[in-house]
Amino acid sequence: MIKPSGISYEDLAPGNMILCDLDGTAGSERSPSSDTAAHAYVHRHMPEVAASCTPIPTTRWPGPRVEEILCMITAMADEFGEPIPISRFAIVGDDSIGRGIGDTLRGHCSRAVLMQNHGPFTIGVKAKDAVKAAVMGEDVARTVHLAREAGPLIPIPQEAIDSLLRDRYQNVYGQSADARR
Ligand SMILES: O=C(CO)[C@@H](O)[C@H](O)COP(=O)(O)O
Repeated sequence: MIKPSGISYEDLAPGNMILCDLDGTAGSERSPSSDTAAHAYVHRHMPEVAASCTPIPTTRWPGPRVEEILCMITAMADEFGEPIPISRFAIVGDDSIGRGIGDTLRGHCSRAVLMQNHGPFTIGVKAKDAVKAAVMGEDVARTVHLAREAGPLIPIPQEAIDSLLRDRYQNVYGQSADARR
């Protein structure tokens, strides 16, 4: 299920979503998002991903970034388990962005990737998970951006990040019935 192309965000509603198959072929005469082939690629090649999201980049998730977003607050360790990586530039409209997402995130903890000169894409075990990664990614990008203005950044050591993510966040935090990655 994906949004129609070119629709105003205030007009988005469950009734105007477009059902597509895993090749990105729409079951509707309306045109699905320009990112359909990219998302379809991700869902075909990363079966653990049940949802993917294209957040709207802000000044904090700058598209032309040349460096990953450091993991320097515990909330980021919980949510991403590592720095948010950068992927290569990929053209919009075919599966290039999907290939960039897959090549960068496959085998990684992070559910967010910054596509160079474009912006963030997030994945999740369900839609709420992908949207949460988008919201948290925006939040930590803002924090890192402001912290960088104040002075040198101090990343959390990876072994502490692993403990925060695996020992606590994925196995203890929340309710036992919560969906777990
Ligand atoms: O960021 C970009 C293009 O730069 C893409 O995410 C498109 O903006 C998707 O637009 P729709 O076709 O979904 O309206």
